[in-house]
Amino acid sequence: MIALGADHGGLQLKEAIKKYLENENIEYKDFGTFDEASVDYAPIAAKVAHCIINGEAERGILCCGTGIGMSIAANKVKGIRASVCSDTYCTEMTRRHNNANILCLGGRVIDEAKAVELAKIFLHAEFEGGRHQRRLDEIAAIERGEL
Ligand SMILES: O=C(CO)[C@H](O)[C@H](O)[C@H](O)COP(=O)(O)O
Repeated sequence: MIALGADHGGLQLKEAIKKYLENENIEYKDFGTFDEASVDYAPIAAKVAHCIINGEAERGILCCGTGIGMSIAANKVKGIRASVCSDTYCTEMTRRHNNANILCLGGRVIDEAKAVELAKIFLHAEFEGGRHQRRLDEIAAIERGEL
């Protein structure tokens, strides 16, 4: 299952990604927002992040104006690796090397077609493990206050 969330700045990207997921019969849960009214991104990022950490969702996609606010908020949740991406290379690498569990996109940065293209890559690329797992273990050590 894929957890989705957006503020008003990312609403249109979220809706485009939802259509893609529906066409592909990929299950998702939409944590809002559902209209263009201004809304704060942090509570939505928290809901998506917790949905992943509690095992309900495998991965998440968060959209705001730039993707940055969503990523800062989501990365406050222990175990979340949220990456802001706007190109195909970084999106693939953040799965293969960082095992990112949330992709953050900016509705004022990329268009809907690019968002769907990046979502597709994010959902299909796999973590390579090996030396990258050691680096993720070090990030987890930072979370535990050991580094
Ligand atoms: O947090 C952000 C920027 O890093 C997001 O892009 C928000 O969507 C943006 O700040 C919202 O801005 P607005 O002027 O309140 O529409």
